[in-house]
Amino acid sequence: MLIAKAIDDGFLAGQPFAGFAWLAAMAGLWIVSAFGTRQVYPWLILSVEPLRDSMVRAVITASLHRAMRGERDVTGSSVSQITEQVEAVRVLLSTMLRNMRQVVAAGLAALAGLAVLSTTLAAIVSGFVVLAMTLFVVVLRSLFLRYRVVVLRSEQVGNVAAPIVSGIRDVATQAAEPRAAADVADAIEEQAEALRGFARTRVLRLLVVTLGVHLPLISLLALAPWLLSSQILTTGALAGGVIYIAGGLQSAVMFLVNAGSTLLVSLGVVLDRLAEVCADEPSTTPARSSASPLDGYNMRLQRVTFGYSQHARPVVHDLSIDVPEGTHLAVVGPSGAGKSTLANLLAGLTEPQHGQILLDGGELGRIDEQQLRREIALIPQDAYVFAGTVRENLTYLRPDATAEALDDAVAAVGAGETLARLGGYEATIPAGGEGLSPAERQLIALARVHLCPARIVILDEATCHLDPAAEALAEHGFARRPGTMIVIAHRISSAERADRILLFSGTTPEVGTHDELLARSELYAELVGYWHDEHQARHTDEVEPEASPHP
Ligand SMILES: Nc1ncnc2c1ncn2[C@@H]1O[C@H](COP(=O)(O)OP(=O)(O)OP(=O)(O)O)[C@@H](O)[C@H]1O
Repeated sequence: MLIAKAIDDGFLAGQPFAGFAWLAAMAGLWIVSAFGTRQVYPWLILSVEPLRDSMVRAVITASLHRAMRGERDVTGSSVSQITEQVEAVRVLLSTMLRNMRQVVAAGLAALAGLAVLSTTLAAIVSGFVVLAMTLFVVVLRSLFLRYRVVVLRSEQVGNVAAPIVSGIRDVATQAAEPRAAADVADAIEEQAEALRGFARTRVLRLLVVTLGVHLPLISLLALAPWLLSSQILTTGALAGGVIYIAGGLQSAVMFLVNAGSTLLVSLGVVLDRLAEVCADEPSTTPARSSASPLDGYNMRLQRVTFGYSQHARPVVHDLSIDVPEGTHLAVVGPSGAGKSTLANLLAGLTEPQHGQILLDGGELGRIDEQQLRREIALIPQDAYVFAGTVRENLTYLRPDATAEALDDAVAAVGAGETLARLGGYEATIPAGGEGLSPAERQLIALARVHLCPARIVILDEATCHLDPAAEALAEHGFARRPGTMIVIAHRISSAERADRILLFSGTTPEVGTHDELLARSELYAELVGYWHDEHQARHTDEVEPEASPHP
């Protein structure tokens, strides 16, 4: 409008100073607009950054809850991909907020300016814009669906590739690279197909631009001789109209269409995906009671049944067993029998579907969560070592441990050499325990739990990376520690060291000493026979057989 004024009332009217004055007014408005834009940044930081932090927190919390429930699709790679998507949301949102206001304002100003120049012109152009926006909404919906498939397929690529990367040695020793590569290639091809589908649909955005910008502009130019001759528009108004359409309106429509088909669609899909991931099933567990000290640590399983879904065959079926305080119990059974599942149930990480697990006469599920974690410690096969000093790692569960208690715990599990190699208690362990062997990680985790106040310790193949002598040393260290020890046995020697053995095959559990079970259980004799055969076979390597054979 200011340009039209500059031309009509200024330069064409022979008043160049008035023309320049209108142009100066326009420059003034730009300066005001630049100042407004500057004010937007602090506001952006204040709104977008906390949003990102809360989304990352929500994703990690929901993933941890799902992992604790034993859901299999929660892998490190899937969680990291989803947190990357949060990062994408942050970038997308700030880009949208930064540009949206400016461009939408420019578009609306263009339409308002056109209306001031000529209502007929504004009505025609608005008609085209409305048609273009209607088409755009339809295109957006289809883009959203296609991009959702792209995101799911890329998560799938990560899920397929991650186990291959972590098991790369196994892949290499079996010369299975072509097979592993084919698995990833299939996932990548599916992702590529999804991307092609998305790209095909994105082409439709050109139609929207043509309808919203090019057609009004062409119409205006084609009708220009008639509009001027019939004095519907002046020359200045025509120039202003062209500038409004080719400038403000075009940039607004192009931004909406381009940003919408990328930023808006990504934002919608990513938020939708985050909502799915963060949708945590409401807990069916009754509220845990407040912490009250336990008098004793006798455990009792009463007709416990658990399966990974309501319809799947239960992994633990109608299991009843007493584990009195101070017991050293070994759990043995064929691979896949459900020993780790049982360990999770005993640690209160998983709730039984039927039956009860009692600790000190009260239901495990009703004990305050924090208290439960203090009373029962479980060390899984894959020990977790976090970034920090060795001391911080060891005293994590007992920050007030004395120097003497710390030394005792390290000596008890045989972690002295590892401690020396790492450079003592103040040595730093990098994130993810990089540079530590699996056995060293296990020793750190064992010493940490040995030091902690828990009265019930569950070792779920927690010594599987140690050699038999180191394993025996660690288990003896735990046996001397007051309290109950439950060992999911990795080697037959672990079972032989226990007071009692639970032979666990899901449906027909039996309890006894090594000799008792050997005498009365065919399955146990078979397992022991298998372990001994294995032992003979590996004798030359001086490696003991493992206690989870595939029968
Ligand atoms: N998160 C899960 N979702 C579904 N099924 C599972 C899950 N975890 C384990 N299972 C299944 O439950 C059964 C018991 O598994 P579990 O790991 O408890 O056995 P295990 O005796 O510890 O085996 P292993 O000795 O090989 O470690 C197996 O059939 C396994 O496939």
